[in-house]
Amino acid sequence: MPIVSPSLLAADLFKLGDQIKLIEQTDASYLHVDIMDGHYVPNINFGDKIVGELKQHTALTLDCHIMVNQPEQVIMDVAAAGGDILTFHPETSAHPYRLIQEIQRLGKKAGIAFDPGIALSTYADLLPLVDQVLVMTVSPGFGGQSFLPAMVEKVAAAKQLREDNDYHYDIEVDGGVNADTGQQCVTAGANVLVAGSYVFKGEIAERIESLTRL
Ligand SMILES: O=C(CO)[C@@H](O)[C@H](O)COP(=O)(O)O
Ligand SMILES: [Co+2]
Repeated sequence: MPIVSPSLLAADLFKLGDQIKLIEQTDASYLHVDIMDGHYVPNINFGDKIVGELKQHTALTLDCHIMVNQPEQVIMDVAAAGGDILTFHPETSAHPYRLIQEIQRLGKKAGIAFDPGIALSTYADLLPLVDQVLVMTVSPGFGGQSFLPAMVEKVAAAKQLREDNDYHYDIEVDGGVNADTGQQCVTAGANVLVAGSYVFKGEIAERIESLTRL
């Protein structure tokens, strides 16, 4: 069963507590928290404060997607606040190798995210280390965009590389994921599905179930 990670970017912030309670009654086990700085991506939202609040109120795994330039301090703050998985875009860090090691030294899972325009081979030397590879299926920055079908091949390539080299990462997809596009990603090898608009702009439990049964 794929892991479903509902993206809070699409949640109704005035009903966040109730929406999280609904998610807790489903088979979704992650919550996806997008952290954006208005520089690496044009949008600004969320930070370590919301991660700390979430940690106090839910046992769901906090799957933090860090879209900020020079992410070292933000990542340390989000980890201290209770983030469980810290995924960043390697091009934002001067020393991504060291950053992965530092995240893991804290007992957290480290992930790297691939923008649609960046090949897996660009960060080939990071792949043996990481716990999660996030294949962006839209350009990062906004929810509600259309899935990029060309990224399905990248998911398949990430799976192949993992098999050929005995790597251990999960393969997560993020952007425009619904039951149809999610099926394509699972077939190609993804085992973590991030979904924002699809989950929150419909009946939450039903939408999640349609993804967990893929
Ligand atoms: O990281 C991002 C966007 O940059 C995502 O996590 C979005 O929040 C996904 O939203 P949908 O495409 O599922 O609406
Ligand atoms: Co995200």
